[in-house]
Amino acid sequence: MITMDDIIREGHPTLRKRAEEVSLPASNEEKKILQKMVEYLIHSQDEETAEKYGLRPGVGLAAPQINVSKRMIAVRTHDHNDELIELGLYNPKIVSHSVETTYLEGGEGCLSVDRMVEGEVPRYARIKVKATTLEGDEITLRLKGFAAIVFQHEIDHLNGIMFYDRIEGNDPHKQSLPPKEVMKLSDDHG
Ligand SMILES: CC(C)(C)[C@H](NC(=O)Nc1cc(F)cc(F)c1)C(=O)N(CC(=O)NO)CC1CCCC1
Ligand SMILES: [Zn+2]
Repeated sequence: MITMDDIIREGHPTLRKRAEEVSLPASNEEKKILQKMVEYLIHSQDEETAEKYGLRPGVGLAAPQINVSKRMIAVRTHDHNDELIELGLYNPKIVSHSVETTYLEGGEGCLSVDRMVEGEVPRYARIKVKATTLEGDEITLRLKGFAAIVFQHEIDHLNGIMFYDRIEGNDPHKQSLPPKEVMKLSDDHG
């Protein structure tokens, strides 16, 4: 079974790679891994099992988080009608989304991040996702609310994106001058 020891943490290079498409039908090895990812979520959401094995209760898990750089995600949460969504998916793709955005009030966390990171993470309010299920069926999901956020968070992992990359003010490309350098510039102009 997957435990927290199998979940890699920020700083591990695999979390920053673009995961490879899974060529379908999936191999037995890939099926086994995806099944175990779904099982992690089930175990982690069972209080007794989570307690026994020290599992963080997860609502979603992406294969790169267990150091498997393949486009596979597992999700176990409830949709806006409070229906259970428990899925293992190959090659999930957001095929369309709302213009409106939403965010989790208290910000987001991550099974691969052992610290609190403040800030709102903007997500599309509604998304349409196409994927292939563990059982091999192609499906289309229309998601909103928390479930839409979970899917966006997991699909980001397949593209090497961490939730905090999306918190405004953290422009990963903007290099600010170290304070000393900035002081030096103003000295030069006297
Ligand atoms: C990292 C952790 C905090 C365990 C997070 N769980 C979570 O957000 N649970 C939750 C939140 C609610 F708002 C209401 C509720 F009922 C339960 C989670 O599983 N993930 C999965 C993950 O790290 N996948 O890579 C992070 C979530 C942040 C937003 C979506 C997924
Ligand atoms: Zn995560």
